[in-house]
Amino acid sequence: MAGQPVQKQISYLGPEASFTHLAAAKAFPDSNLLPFATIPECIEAVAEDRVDYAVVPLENALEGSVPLTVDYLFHEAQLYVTAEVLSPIGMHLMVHPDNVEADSYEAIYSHPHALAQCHKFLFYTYKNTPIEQFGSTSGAAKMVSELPERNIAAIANEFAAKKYGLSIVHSEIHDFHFNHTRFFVLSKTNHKLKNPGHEGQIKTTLMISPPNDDRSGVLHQVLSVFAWRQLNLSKIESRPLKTGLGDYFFIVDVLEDETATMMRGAFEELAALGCKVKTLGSYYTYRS
Ligand SMILES: O=C(O)C(=O)C[C@]1(C(=O)O)C=C[C@@H](O)C=C1
Repeated sequence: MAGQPVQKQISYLGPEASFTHLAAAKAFPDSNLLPFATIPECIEAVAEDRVDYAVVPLENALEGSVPLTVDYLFHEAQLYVTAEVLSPIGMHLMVHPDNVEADSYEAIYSHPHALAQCHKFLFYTYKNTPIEQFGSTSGAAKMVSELPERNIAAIANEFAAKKYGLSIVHSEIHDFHFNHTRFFVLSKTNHKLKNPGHEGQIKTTLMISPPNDDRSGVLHQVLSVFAWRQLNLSKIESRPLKTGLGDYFFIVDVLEDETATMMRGAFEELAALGCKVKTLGSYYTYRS
């Protein structure tokens, strides 16, 4: 309609009430949120201009990186991080109301990351129950709601319990209290999403491939590039380059804007060392 602002389209790992959906709703309260079945499909949707932004999980405080997201961003896509959303994560075991009295289940379903975050609980409380991986926590909850005749359970968040009419039988079952997940808001263009009043610390994510000449001390040299410029790193992690055993790239989060003079100097020095650098851009954090 003439004069109406065009609503942004946002892809997220669905169905509704996944943790990624909650993160997307936090960053885009007034946009059109579109569920996709997998993380690569969310990323492809933004790469192919079918949506404006994709919201994808990147890293969990208990389980570490989500390899699918990291590897897809390095190997497959040329996208930028425009914001990150940091969300507290609470895991609950839920069943169909018909099965609320059962004290054992045919199987427990959830996303692999969610299952891993509840490993101790599952080991001690449901040792003999089959544990089955599912595409997302909310997908598992939805399936449980659709199959009351099967005595199965899901691990998901309380919004999923409400959305799919399930009863929570064990709450807060993640193994460690401090459970948070970082989500990236991806776009095809390199810009920062404005987050008025909550901008806080700027961060830049880089993916660095060292020269492949097996030179000794190369990681030390890479780290020195940042150290002597007093560029603070909040994360460094290696992932396989997929070119051979022992070949890695490094994901580095730097607490500085990529346009800062010191950062530009760092890029030049990394190039002089023979490193390839892929920048994912600079961004601020939303907290939910
Ligand atoms: O399954 C979901 O609800 C998701 O949004 C995925 C995901 C993940 O990939 O880590 C997101 C946050 C939680 O850490 C568990 C699962």
